[in-house]
Amino acid sequence: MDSAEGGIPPSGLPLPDSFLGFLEENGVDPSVYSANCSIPRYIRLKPGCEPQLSEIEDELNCKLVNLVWLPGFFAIPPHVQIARSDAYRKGKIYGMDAASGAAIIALNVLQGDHVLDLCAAPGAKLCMISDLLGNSGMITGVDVARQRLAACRTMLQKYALGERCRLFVADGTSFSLLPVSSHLDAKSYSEIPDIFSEWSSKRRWKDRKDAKRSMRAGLASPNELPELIFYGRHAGVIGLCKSELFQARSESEISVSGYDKVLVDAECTHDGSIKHIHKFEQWGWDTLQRRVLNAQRTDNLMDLQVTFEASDQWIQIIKSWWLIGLQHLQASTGCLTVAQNEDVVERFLSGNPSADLQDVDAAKSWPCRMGSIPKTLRFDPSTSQTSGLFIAKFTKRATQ
Ligand SMILES: C[S@@+](CC[C@H](N)C(=O)[O-])C[C@H]1O[C@@H](n2cnc3c(N)ncnc32)[C@H](O)[C@@H]1O
Repeated sequence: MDSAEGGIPPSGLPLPDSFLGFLEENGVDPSVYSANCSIPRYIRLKPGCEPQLSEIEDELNCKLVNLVWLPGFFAIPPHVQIARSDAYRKGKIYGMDAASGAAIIALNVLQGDHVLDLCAAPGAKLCMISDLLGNSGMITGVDVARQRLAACRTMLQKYALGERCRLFVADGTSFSLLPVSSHLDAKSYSEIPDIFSEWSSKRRWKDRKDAKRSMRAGLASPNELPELIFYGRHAGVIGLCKSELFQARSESEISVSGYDKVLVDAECTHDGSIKHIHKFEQWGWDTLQRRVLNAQRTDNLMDLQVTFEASDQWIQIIKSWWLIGLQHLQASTGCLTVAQNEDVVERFLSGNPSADLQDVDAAKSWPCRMGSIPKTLRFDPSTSQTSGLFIAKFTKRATQ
């Protein structure tokens, strides 16, 4: 383990000077890093599993403390591991931070909505949206990283939530496919080439070859056609031919058949996650320097440039919403810096005069505060007892 060369914030956790400097430059109070030990782990109960609560408590050997401000969420002690439990393996509980759950409630998903999740993997929020939609509406998940999106597909299947979902490996900055609906009988299309029949993990030879080629790339590029890696029976895909699914749409079509809600859970430095930052105690502070503070850092998984470039990605992704979303967009990041949050919001609003920020009504009872721009929300770990999160909800003003 490397020793930190820097100051000691109230947590007693030594943080390197470089990180303290980064926090100061970005207007983040280092005392937020003092909350780690007391921040609980959160789980969400799969709707319908409420009667099994005490059975799950027995298995995890701890009390599930109901979060009064967030229905369906429970706090458990931070040391409790859920991954090997039966309840987790059988899809009765999800590990999900309460602030992330709040971000989905803020989206205000309504029955029948067509929702687009532009940074979907690994998929905790997408699963929650699917649970909220139930047997109505549709959800389209997009992510630039193929392997992460494949993990999201596995998660959807584990929790039996894929029926109304499509997953595309694509760059969210250029994704422009609209929701589709077909009400066709899967069976009658199973023998017809080039028409989507029921999704199967068994691929035709040509599709396998194409997939192999894309696997090598790992990340989608903005100029590539989106790659459909999963669709459920009621996701509107069955019975369509490829050209229909990937068809470009006119502006007038978009204005009536765009997505009702769009979520952008943008890539960022993850400095809002106290647990994440504390891991660098073991990994070494020089790793933090390389992976969080260095603007040129590349994620070992995705080779994706983040830090300040992340803000540019985010703003490009919000612009996609402007093209294909109907009215509501909600953006969130798991970082606390002004550069990656309020500054991006300001840049977007100044370039799009008919965009407005919207109040999140449910937030009145949440343990969060307003960001430096009115109507934006910040979950500070030390006061909310959650991972750090920033939320901004935009709406398009109707044109006269
Ligand atoms: C914070 S994670 C999303 C977490 C996810 N919403 C969940 O609840 O599990 C950010 C995701 O954005 C994806 N991403 C980054 N840049 C992207 C882009 N240009 N287009 C689409 N996805 C992108 C990353 O691959 C990563 O999976």
